[in-house]
Formats: sequence, structure tokens, C-alpha cells
Amino acid sequence: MNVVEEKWNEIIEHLRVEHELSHISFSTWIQPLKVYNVVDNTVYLLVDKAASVDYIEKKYSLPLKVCIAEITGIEYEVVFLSEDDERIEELKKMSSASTDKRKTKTAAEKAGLNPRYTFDTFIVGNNNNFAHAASLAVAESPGEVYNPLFLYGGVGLGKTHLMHSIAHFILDFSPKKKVVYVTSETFTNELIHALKNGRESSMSDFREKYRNTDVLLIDDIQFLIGKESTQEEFFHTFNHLHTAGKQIIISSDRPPKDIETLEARLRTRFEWGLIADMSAPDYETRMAILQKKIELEHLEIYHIPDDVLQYIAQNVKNNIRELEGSLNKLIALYRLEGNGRPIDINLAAEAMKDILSPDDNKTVTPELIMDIVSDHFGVSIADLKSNKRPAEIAVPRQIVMYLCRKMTDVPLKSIGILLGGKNHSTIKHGVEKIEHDVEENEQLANTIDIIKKKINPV
Ligand SMILES: Nc1ncnc2c1ncn2[C@@H]1O[C@H](COP(=O)(O)OP(=O)(O)OP(=O)(O)O)[C@@H](O)[C@H]1O
Repeated sequence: MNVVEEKWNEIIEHLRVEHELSHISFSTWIQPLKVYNVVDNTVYLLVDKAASVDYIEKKYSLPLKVCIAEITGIEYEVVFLSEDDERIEELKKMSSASTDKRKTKTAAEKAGLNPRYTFDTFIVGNNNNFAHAASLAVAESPGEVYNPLFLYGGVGLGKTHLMHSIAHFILDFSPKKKVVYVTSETFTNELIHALKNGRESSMSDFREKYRNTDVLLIDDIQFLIGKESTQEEFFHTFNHLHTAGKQIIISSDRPPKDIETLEARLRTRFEWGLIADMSAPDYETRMAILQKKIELEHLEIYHIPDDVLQYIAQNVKNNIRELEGSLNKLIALYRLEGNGRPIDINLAAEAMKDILSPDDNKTVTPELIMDIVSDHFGVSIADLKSNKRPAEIAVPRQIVMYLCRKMTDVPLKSIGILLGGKNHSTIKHGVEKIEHDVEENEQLANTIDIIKKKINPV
């Protein structure tokens, strides 16, 4: 599904709020619109009544374009179609071609891979060229060269990106190969689930998934922490795959010898293959990453001056996620200012003020907790602050409440204000709910344990 289709409800809701549409205008003109197709950078919207096309086009084309860009971060043209429009036939053909294309992608989708994380989009610099070369060699000859391949490096330096690139490469050339990518958190939680279930079949399903694979990628192995049963199971999985000549790729924030909670027998095995580190990129690499992002996300339309890009690259040195985040924030600020302010160094400084004044001793603040929880679950800060009720948003929000309570001295009332103005009793309820659930739910306890370690790395 294209991002516009995925976020369509959010886009029209944004339009409703931003343009203060009355209920009647919204339900008459906007709600009935359907995303018919998205081809390159054009969104085709189907209008239910042919007679309305001209009116909707005149009145809503520009506002919709802006809202789509604001919500998706990508600029699209908007074209309105009625059902009898002759372009529909043309689009049908295109859409069946793209469905065919999609079919070939399902292996990568099934393996849970981010389509953006490929070798093509990965910038090679002095900081990562060894890890990159080793990854490419493994991708070209899985199970034959470095086994396991152990990638390590600090937060946001491209370990996940490189692992997904290997998996994409293998699946592109050998779509039939079984590739499993998981974080060690998922591995642990699936094991807990299988063990708790108590049925023989659950455990055999678990083993079938992890042992009957050609390539196993385990991200963030440092979180396979101090849990004997998990390490035991992983040890057998590892031996099984390694003996069968199957490829294992592991990532961590530190080398095997420094993972204190790791059993010695696993540590030794991780050292059997190749260990490659990824360090912080130099200035040229940071500039190249920013330029690549501009190209990939079609941000050229903003004509960001060179000195602004240089300013970002000079100031964000140790985390590529923050480098990308600074660019996103700059553009978001520019849009918010209604084009009133030019994109210049002042605007960049404002966009980056949280990053430029980092807390070196990393005091745990509610903002830090919110950032890490948002990143961990892939839920936006806006959603955490909202009143949305689906569990995939409500649970992370309650985890924020719980962790703010446990890890900071901030009063419940202030936590409520931070979380979009919730009252004291909502926060208290959230904290108590998680306190209760972690006692009963080992998977949740494991997840919270991992988030705590991300907030406060040892
Ligand atoms: N060399 C690179 N070229 C282009 N983009 C990169 C590069 N390295 C990292 N990135 C981008 O930076 C972001 C963070 O990278 P990634 O998630 O792979 O880091 P990580 O090392 O796995 O972080 P964590 O320790 O938090 O798991 C991603 O959006 C990724 O695409």
C-alpha cells in the first residue's frame, strides 16, 4: 500500500482541522473521495459524482496537495477522476502491472524488511566500508564466507540498514531462499509465547521458523539479556544453522567480548566468523547521506542552500538517525512557518536546538522516554499525546506513563501535561495498569526491560 493510501484518513482529518471545514462540507466533498491509484508522484482521487469534479478541483486541489505533503513528507500532484473518466482504463493497466511487481516483493515484505534499507541507498564512507564490504560478500555468498557476520556500532549508525540490505539482496537474487529477520526482543518474546503455551506444537513451530531457514538475521543481540532459557534456545538455533551451513548475521551495540550478560559459549561462537564495526561517519559521509536523502525523498523542491546542509552535517556527528531527523525537522518547521521564513541557518539552528544542546550525561527526562518509546514501537509523538484508543497506541502511551513514574521524579500532573493534557487520574491509571500487567505478562516485562536499557544504557 502506498503511503498516501495508508495515511489517507489522517490526511483528510488534517485537511478538516487545518481548513476548519464544516461537517457538511467535509462529508459532502472530502469523505467520499477514494484514492484510486498512486503512480509516481501523482495521486488519483476518485470523485463519486462526475458533476462535482470541477468544483472539488478548484476548491480543494491545493489544500489537499499541501496536507498530503505535510502528512507523508512527500510532494504529490493531485488529479481528480470521475468514474467515466477515460484515464481510468489506463490506470487499471498500470495498477495490474504494479501488482505484479508487488508480488515479487512479497518475500521481502514477509521477512519484515524496510524497502528503503538497501545497498543502493546506503552511503559508504571510512566509518563503515569494512562492514559494508563484508555485508556485500555475505549477501553474494550466504553461508560460504563469514559465518556468523557480527556487525556492531553505536546507536543510529546503520546496522539495521545494512542487515536489511543483505536480506533484500539475497531475496532479490534467490526469492525462494528463506530469510528471517528479527530483533532479539521478538526472538525472546516468541520463545516466551511458545514456552508458555505449553503445547509441543508451539515449540516445534518456533523451531521450524528459526531452524528451517537459509539466513537468520538477529538485530540488537545485546538485548538477549541474562535470560538463560532464551540464550539456551538461541545457542541450539545457532549450532543447528551453522552446522547446516546456513548464514547467521548478528548486530549489537558493542563487540561480543563486551556483552557482559552473554554466556561464554555464545560469545565464542560469535567470534568464529567476522566481526565488523561501524563508527560515526566523517563530515563528507554525513553530507553524502543528507544529499542522498534529499534525492530519495524528492526534497529538491525546497532548494535547501548548501550552507544549511553543511551546518547540519557539521553539527550532528554521532548518530545518522539524528542527522536525518534534523533535516526532517527543518522542513517541518519551514512548512509550519507558512513559507514566511526562508530556509537558512537560523531556521536550521532552531530545528536542531534539542540535538545541539545534548545532555551528555543523559539525564532521564520524560521527553527522552517519549522519544525512545516512540522509536521503539514506531508510534509518533503526536499519537502518544493524542487520545487515540487502539492498543498499538494506548499501550506505548501507558508505558511512557509508567516509565516516567519509575525513572523520573516528575509529578503525575506534569506527565499528564506532557502527554497532551491528560489528567492526574488517567496517568495514575496508566501507571497502575502497566505495573499490574508486567507481573502477569512476561513478554511485556521483557519489552519494558529492553526499553529501560535503551533509555539508560549500562
Ligand atoms: N551509511 C548510511 N547511508 C544512508 N543512510 C544511513 C546510513 N547509515 C544509517 N543510515 C540511516 O540512519 C537511520 C538509522 O540507521 P539504523 O536504524 O540502521 O541504525 P542502527 O545502527 O541499527 O541503530 P540502533 O542502534 O538504534 O538499532 C536509518 O534511517 C538509516 O537508513
